[in-house]
Amino acid sequence: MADLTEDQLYARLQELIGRISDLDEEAMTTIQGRLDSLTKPQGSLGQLETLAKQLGGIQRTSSPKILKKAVLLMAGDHGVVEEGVSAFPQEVTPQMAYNIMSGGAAINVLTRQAKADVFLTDVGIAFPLEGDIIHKRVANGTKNMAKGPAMTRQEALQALLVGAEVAAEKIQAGYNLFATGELGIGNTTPSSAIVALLTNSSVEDVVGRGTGIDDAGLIRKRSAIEKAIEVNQPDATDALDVLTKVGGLEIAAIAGSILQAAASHVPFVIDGFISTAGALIAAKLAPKSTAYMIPSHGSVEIGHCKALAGLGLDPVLNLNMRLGEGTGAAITFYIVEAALHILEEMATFADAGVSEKSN
Ligand SMILES: Cc1cc2ncn([C@H]3O[C@H](COP(=O)(O)O)[C@@H](O)[C@H]3O)c2cc1C
Ligand SMILES: O=C(O)c1cccnc1
Repeated sequence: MADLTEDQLYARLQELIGRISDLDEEAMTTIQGRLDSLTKPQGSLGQLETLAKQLGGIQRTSSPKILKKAVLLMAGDHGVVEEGVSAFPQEVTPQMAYNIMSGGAAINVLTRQAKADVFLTDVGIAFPLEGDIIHKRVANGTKNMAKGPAMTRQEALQALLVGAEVAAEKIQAGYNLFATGELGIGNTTPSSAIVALLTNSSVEDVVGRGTGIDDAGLIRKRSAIEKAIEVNQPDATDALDVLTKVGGLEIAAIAGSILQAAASHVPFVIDGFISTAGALIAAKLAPKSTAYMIPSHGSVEIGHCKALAGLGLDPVLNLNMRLGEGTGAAITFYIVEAALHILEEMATFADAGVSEKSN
């Protein structure tokens, strides 16, 4: 991919977007009929019913199945950390990457429990790592967006296509339910910029404390984002421009992986704040891709509700989480599977001899 020109990369992205179709209405109508015949008041299983229908619409069948599940965890570093926007130093990105490789991070625990896999991809950690990590490095992290564009348009396109490539490889290997995941010290800062621009919100309304910065840090973080917007003048109507100027490599890869999954009729559970910023990029590039997104939890990070609202997603869990890595999405795998068990295993009124609603 490194040998492709910007125009060729852009053409690949457009070709991918062109392959995303609407959900299968017929499958969803059949599933609605089945849900309404089950021994419960109509609609009483709420979002479980919505999910069952969505999965059928995505897989284009009235009996959707989950075969293998994975968190596609994208990692990258951020030049904007030099503005003092995170409570932790940049070396935590590679340190946590090694922790994930050896199975000790929160996401490892939660995916083991959910019987899912984690695939960690280096999209642009500040320096190369060794070990069980998918090597797809686009750059040694982004540049400081408070001083100029975070990356070039070429790099943004490459990172989008890295995400698409990883998703395509895993779909080929039989995975048919994904969750987003991310790692990158400083990445709530570009995410806040993306959410502010793409949801037309004020910077103040979407900037939170990330890993736990203090009041002075919060002021620095807001100011870095305001400077980045002032210096780069991103065009809020052009998601690729926003991504290039104030985004992140792992955020781009998240967006690209969602686009590939949507083109292949595979659903994607969306994790917390950073992941939702990536999903917003995907949604702006390809509005049809939102139908393939499954919300997970509401993050404590204050901008998350604006980001979710921008996608029209309603979170299914509220656990006061604010970690990222894909942790909230991995827990949501249970809910997705629960929805399919309901659809498959519940008795109908007729089967069970239960009287239907009388008026
Ligand atoms: C030990 C540790 C593990 C993490 N796992 C995810 N994050 C999360 O926090 C970071 C974003 O927050 P900020 O923008 O404030 O730096 C990202 O790495 C994100 O994945 C972590 C952060 C830390 C410190
Ligand atoms: O909501 C998230 O994903 C999040 C919030 C703070 C820090 N890292 C991740």
